[in-house]
Amino acid sequence: MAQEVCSLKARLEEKEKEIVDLKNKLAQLEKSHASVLELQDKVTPLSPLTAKPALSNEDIMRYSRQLLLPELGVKGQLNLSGASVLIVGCGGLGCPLAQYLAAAGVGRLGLLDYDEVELSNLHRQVLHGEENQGQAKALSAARAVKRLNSTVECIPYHLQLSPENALQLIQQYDIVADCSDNVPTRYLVNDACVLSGKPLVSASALRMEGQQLTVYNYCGGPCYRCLYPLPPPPETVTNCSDGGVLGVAVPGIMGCFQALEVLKIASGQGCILYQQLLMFDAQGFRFRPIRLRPKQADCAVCGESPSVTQLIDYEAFCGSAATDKCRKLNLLSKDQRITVQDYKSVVDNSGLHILLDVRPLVEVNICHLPFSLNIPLSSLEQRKSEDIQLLQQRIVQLKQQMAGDCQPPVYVICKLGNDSQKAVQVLEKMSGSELDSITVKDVCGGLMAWAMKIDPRFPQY
Ligand SMILES: Nc1ncnc2c1ncn2[C@@H]1O[C@H](COP(=O)(O)OP(=O)(O)OP(=O)(O)O)[C@@H](O)[C@H]1O
Ligand SMILES: [Zn+2]
Repeated sequence: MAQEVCSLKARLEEKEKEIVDLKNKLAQLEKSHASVLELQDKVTPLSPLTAKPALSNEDIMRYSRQLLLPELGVKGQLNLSGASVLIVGCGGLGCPLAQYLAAAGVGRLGLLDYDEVELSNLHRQVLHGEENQGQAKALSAARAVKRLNSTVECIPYHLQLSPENALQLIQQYDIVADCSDNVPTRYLVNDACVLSGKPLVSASALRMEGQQLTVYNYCGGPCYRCLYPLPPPPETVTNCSDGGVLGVAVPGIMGCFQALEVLKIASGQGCILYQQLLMFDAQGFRFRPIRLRPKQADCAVCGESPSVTQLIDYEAFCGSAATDKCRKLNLLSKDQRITVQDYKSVVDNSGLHILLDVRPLVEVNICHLPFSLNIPLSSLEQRKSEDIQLLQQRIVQLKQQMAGDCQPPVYVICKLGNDSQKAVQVLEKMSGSELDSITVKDVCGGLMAWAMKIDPRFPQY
C-alpha cells in the first residue's frame, strides 16, 4: 500500500513538472508570437523568404487533405510555404481571403489596413470579433490568422497605402490582392503592381450586382488601366456604407474566389483567371465569365510608351478620396446651411418649418426623425410630380398656420450631409417656378451629426 502511494506521488510530481515545462513553453510561444505580430506603422525591409526544403510530419498532417490533390501535391505545398502575399484592406474581402490563405499554408501574409474595427463591420469582416472593436483591423486580422495557423508569418501594417509607400511595400511581396473599397486605391495598387512586375488578384464587392474578379498584370495579360483608362465620375461610385452589402453574398464569396486564384498562382498551378473576368450576380445567383480585351499598346502604365512611370496623385486623378473617412461635399455657402445645434433650437422653439429627409426609403425605414417628410433625392432630381405636389401641399398647410405672407423654411437632411446639399441645389432651381419661393437650407452633417451632437439615442448606421 505504502509502495503504491509512493509511486503515485512520484507520478504526480512528474506530471506537475511536465505541466510547468508546458506552461514555460506556452509563455515562450506567446512571447514570440506577440513579437511577430508587432504592428507596423511604416514600411520596413523584410528578410527574404524561402520555400521549405521538405514538409515536416506536422505539415503533412495539417495539410494532408489538400496534399492529396494531384493539382497541388507536395511540390505545390512547398511553393506555398515560400510565397508572400500582400492583402490591401482587411475588410469584407480581405478577411475571408486572409483566412483561407493562412489555412492553406502561405508562408508570409502582409495585412494592410489604416482603419479600426467597428460594430457595423462584423456582419462581413469575419476575422474580427466584438472584443476587437476600436482595434487596428490589421492587428485584429493578424491575431485571428495566427490562431488559425501559427506557422504563417503575419505582418500587420496599420497604415494607408499611398503613392509614397506603395512601391516599397509591394516590391517585397510576390502577389498582391486588392481588397480595398475605393477607386483611387485601385489605380494606385494597379500602377504599383505594374511598375514592380507583380500579379494583382483583384475583386470588387459592392451592392448585389456587378461583382468582379480577375487577375491583372499576369503573364502578359491586361492591367486595370488597360480596361479602365479613366476613372468613373466620383458621384457614380458607392461604397458599402452608402450602398449596403450582404456579408456572405458578396465579399464572402468573392474573397474566397480571390483566395483560390492567389493559391493557384502561389502554388504554381495553371489555369489562372487572367484575360477573363468573372462576374457574379448574387441576387440571381449567376456567374458569368467575360473575355477581357488584351493588354493595350496605348495603356498609360503598361503600354508601349507609358506616361505613368512613377506613382501619381490618385485622389486628384480620380477626383475622390482614397479613404471613406473624409467624403464630405462642400457645395453650398454658409448661409445655405444650418448646424444641427441651430436646427435643434428651431425645433425647441416650435418654429414652423418643413424637415425634408432626402434619403432612400430603405434608410428612412431604419430610422428617421418623427416630424420629417421623406422625398428621396432621386425623386427630386427626376422632378417626380407626385412628390413635388406633396411638398407643395405641406408648404400650403404650414402657410395657412403662419401669420401674413410668410413662407415656412425647408430644412433638408440626409445621413451625412452630402445628398442634402445636392437636394438644396435642386430645390433652389425649382423655387419660384415649380415651387413657391422658398428658403431652403441643408442641415450640416445630417442625421449622423444629430445622433452624435444632439440625441445620442438616435441610431447610427
Ligand atoms: N488605401 C488604403 N490603404 C489601406 N487600407 C485601405 C485603403 N483603402 C481601403 N482600405 C481598407 O479596405 C477595406 C475595405 O473593406 P470594406 O469596404 O469591407 O470595409 P469598410 O470600409 O470598413 O466598410 P464600410 O464602408 O462599411 O465602413 C477597409 O477596411 C478599408 O479601411
Ligand atoms: Zn495596362
